[in-house]
Amino acid sequence: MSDEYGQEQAIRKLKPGKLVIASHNAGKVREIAALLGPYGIEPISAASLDLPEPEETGTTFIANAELKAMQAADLSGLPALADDSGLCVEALNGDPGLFSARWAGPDKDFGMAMQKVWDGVQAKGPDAGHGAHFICALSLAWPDGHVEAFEGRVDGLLVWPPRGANGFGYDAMFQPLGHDISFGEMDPDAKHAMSHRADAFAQLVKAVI
Ligand SMILES: O=c1nc[nH]c2c1ncn2[C@H]1C[C@H](O)[C@@H](COP(=O)(O)OP(=O)(O)OP(=O)(O)O)O1
Ligand SMILES: [Mg+2]
Repeated sequence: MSDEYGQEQAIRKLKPGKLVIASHNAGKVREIAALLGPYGIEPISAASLDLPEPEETGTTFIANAELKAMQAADLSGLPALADDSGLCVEALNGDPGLFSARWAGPDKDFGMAMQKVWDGVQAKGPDAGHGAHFICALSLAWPDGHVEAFEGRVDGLLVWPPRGANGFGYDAMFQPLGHDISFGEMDPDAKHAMSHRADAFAQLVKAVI
């Protein structure tokens, strides 16, 4: 069956043109716009369209990415890409995980959230490891409800105190494996070459671009 884009449903491709970035996080919007740069796709932020920020009621990263993408596609009438991501700390049984944004509170205070993560690991005692990973689920939704999802991951270690002012969220306390600087100290291009978001994005490009 062909859709309005003239593509088969199962391999529907994203055509050059407008794509809503269904995120209210400026750091993510910046990274996704950079990743889309080479593909002739014009990113439009959810904020610029005044789209509401939906409640993230899903119990997985993919479920939350899908609900954000589907709402934005439905309301805008354009394809929409959403990202649901988080920091999973081994010593904290995967927390803050799905709740990574919520740990920063209504003021989005990631200094406080990073302190809470570090205090939580310290409370586990001197033998607690510092292993952690970021997960990024990307969901691409069309106005007719067609949706696809991709999940990426990057492994690393927590570092303390936080280092570097690049990036956003928990970047300053996360050092990817095989590197001796944090995401907060890294050039954006270097982060884009190895991050959980880059991993998910590479899968998306392979499938739909
Ligand atoms: O590369 C990253 N570097 C550092 N921190 C990160 C990263 N990726 C996700 N994170 C943390 C912070 C973010 O706030 C939370 C995701 O929560 P999440 O609900 O997916 O995003 P959000 O509420 O900030 O924006 P929105 O839902 O509008 O896309 O995980
Ligand atoms: Mg969110």
